[in-house]
Amino acid sequence: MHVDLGNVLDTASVHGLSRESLERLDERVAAAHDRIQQGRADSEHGYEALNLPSRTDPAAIRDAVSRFDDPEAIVTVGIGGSALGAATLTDALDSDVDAYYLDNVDPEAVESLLADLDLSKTVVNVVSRSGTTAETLANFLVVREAMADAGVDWADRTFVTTGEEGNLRDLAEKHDLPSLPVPDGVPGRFSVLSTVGLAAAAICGHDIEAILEGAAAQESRLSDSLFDSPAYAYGAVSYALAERGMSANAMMPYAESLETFSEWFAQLWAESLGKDGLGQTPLRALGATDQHSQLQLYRAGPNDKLVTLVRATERDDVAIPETDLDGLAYLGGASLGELLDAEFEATEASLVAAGRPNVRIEIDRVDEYGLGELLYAMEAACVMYGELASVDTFVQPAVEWGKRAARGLLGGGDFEEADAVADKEELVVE
Ligand SMILES: O=P(O)(O)OC[C@H]1O[C@H](O)[C@H](O)[C@@H](O)[C@@H]1O
Repeated sequence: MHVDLGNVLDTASVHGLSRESLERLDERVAAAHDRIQQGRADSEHGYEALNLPSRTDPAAIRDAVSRFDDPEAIVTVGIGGSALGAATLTDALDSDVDAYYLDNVDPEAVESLLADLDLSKTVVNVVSRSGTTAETLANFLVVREAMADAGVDWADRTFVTTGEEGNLRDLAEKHDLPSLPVPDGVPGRFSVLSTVGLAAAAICGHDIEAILEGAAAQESRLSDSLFDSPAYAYGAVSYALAERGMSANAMMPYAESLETFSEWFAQLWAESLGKDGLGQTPLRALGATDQHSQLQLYRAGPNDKLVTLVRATERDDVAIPETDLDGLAYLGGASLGELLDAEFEATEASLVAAGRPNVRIEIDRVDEYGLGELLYAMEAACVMYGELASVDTFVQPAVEWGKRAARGLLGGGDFEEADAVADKEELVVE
């Protein structure tokens, strides 16, 4: 994996960085790296996530899910960091097992998924670090009842990943469900390389060892200079550009298989860095599709966005058939992959021509190893950004506020946040 910073330099973008400013930034990266290493050595909350490549035991995960032989489908019931990491992996990789995610409580969507599945051949993977998240527990109760109604022994087909305490742990113990613990000190959005993200991938038959190897390769590249670490290069430059007005970051992979990766990235970036009035708003885009929609804004709207273009340099390809149609002959003999690459490079150039900063991230392939590299690097980038911005990267008090308010509204406790909902001002236009 590598990161190309050429188009964030002041020679390519209006608010870009000079080589001298990059050198100055690098001095701050060295200090931040020391802090990160200290946090990792002390297993401090959050920093511990960067130790996962060596801490996670893939054999234990395989062992825990081995009782589910030959499922047709897996439904992961979780939300936020308890769903997006697993979804990023299983959506990116091919498998004979269909992977679905119940990460919302939209009744129509839940009903429609349950109606389509053969529940007797489905594994249910319930994931919640806290074991108390209302959406996850509610969805699980619905799924459990649907299984019972279909005559399926739900306890035989359910797998749980949760903390040592909480409603879900109690349930797992009561029904003797197979379970895995969530790792200590690792917030949900940083947990893809643990039991939380890897159990679903293992059930789908993916090579979880290779995911961890890819992550370990990026871990070994963390160093006191951004010029030696793709992860730190990306994190530090994103921070520096945010300081120069790039308040948004459009994550734009040129691979359909990485579409969910952008969602995962959005949670990581938003929940970790959106604090104290600071942060960089993640936008989700997909190349080449969004070249024909959002790119207009990125190139000609406010100059407040970093565009991050991600691609794999190797992939399967499809030849474009020859044609004698007027004006289309140039396509014949080329391939869809060549066209996608041309679009990728054209987008970079078009952004530079308008003075807009962009970063290129390349992995070799969208496979287990490449995903491990990419996910770990983005996590380390986020931690570096958080250090440089001096925010508390590993907490999410703003999200917790809404959780408490919703719980209070449902009668799940006395939460003052719920009172604020009743105070809503109305100005209705009909
Ligand atoms: O894993 P859980 O405890 O169910 O939490 C699921 C999600 O809940 C909240 O929304 C947090 O802000 C997320 O970071 C977390 O991933």
